[in-house]
Amino acid sequence: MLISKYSEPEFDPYGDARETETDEGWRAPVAVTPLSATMGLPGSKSLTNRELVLAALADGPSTLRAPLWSRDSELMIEGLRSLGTGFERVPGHGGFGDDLRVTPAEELLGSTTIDCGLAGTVMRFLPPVAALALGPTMFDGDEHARKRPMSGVIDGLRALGVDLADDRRGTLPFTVHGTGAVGGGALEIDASASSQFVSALLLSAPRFERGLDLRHSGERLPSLPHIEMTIETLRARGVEVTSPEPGRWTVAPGPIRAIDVDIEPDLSNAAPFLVAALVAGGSVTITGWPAETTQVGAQLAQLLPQFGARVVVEGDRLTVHAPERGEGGRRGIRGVDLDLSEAGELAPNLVALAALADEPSTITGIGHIRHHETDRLAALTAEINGLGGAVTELDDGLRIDPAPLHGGPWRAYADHRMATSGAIIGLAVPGVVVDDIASTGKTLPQFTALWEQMLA
Ligand SMILES: O=C(O)C1=C[C@@H](OP(=O)(O)O)[C@@H](O)[C@H](O)C1
Ligand SMILES: C=C(OP(=O)(O)O)C(=O)O
Repeated sequence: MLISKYSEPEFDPYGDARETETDEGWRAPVAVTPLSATMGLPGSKSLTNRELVLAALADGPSTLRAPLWSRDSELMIEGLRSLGTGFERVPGHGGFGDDLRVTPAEELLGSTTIDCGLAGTVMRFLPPVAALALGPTMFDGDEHARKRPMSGVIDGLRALGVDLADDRRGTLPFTVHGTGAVGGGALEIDASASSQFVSALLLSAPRFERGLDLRHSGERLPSLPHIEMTIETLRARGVEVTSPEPGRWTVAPGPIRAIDVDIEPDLSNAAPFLVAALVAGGSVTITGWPAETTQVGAQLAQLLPQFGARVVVEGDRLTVHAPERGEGGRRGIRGVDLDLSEAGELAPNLVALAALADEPSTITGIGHIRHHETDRLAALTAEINGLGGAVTELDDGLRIDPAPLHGGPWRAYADHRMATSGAIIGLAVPGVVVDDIASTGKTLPQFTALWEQMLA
């Protein structure tokens, strides 16, 4: 378990979870009354880790206001710090920790090792930065991180002339032998395994001598909103980015402007709380909901009504109201037929919800989530069926049939979204015990405290 040296003594990404975890695991609390909760959430992982990279490559110091403080963002900070970036915590106003002042290195320097943990954003976004640094940078991560695909970044950098040594061919660990400069230019990669391959190359591209003209060659491209987020964060810092046709992006070479940015709350981490309203009954309100955003979690406002919820947005508050309860205490959760190719990150929590529905569901377009923190299709099938469920694995998704569930162990596979999915089922099913609730520290160290707050 990593607590990085950057952590202030009072900051422990696993603190809340440790307090409620026993030897057997974390006993998921059952909801005994309908919910009536209003809550704020910490910053977005995807926005924080993009802004950290851009701030480190910018033409002057920038401040991130209300950034996420979690294992993934700490790993990003440590990685960039080891390449020479300066960081200073400054008092924040967001309620979930300090703001962060980022001072770019005068010259990025390699001769270091970067621990990627299990963070896709760190293992994909930092190798192009390391290529811009002078000296070798070794990348490694958790055991499962070594299974996550890296080919788009590794092959892409190689095709751009970067010297890279990957003994295991296409996965961590590997070493980027940076020379302090990348030529850039035209490049084709297959990003069907992860949109992060595209985002990684685009984020560093303004610093390539000729910028980048990137094409995706594979059949599918998952998680398109995350690429849109990358483009928007680049444009906000004055970088010229175009997408002349689907699957092609150009980035002009030039400075990345230093700007202070507000990090939005993490809308994907809103999912377990909003889903809880449908499971427990009542309503859950999330505050600070942005009017406009590139975060894929915003799609919850359209997705949850398909399960029967009523969603109301008033100013910056989004409220999910549970459906009317059916006969015999049935929750009234409807079955769905969803293509979640754009929003694979939301799939585990929505599958947990579907497992509590009155009708069958099919969720497809998510073959790529086999390459997330764990093989999420296999993990969800094993854990829900272990509690008596009836989930069938499809090539690129899951079919979920209604079945009465019983308590029992729920394995998280070190995956934060598997852990929160176990918590969702545990709201309705007594005796669900999550083995590694501390894995929520990847993006939401306050998960158990906020869950208790929601139930209080
Ligand atoms: O760029 C990002 O911040 C992310 C992109 C997506 O990755 P994939 O395209 O690999 O699904 C998403 O699932 C992940 O949680 C975060
Ligand atoms: C896939 C995810 O994370 P990562 O950024 O590690 O890819 C996720 O958070 O659901």
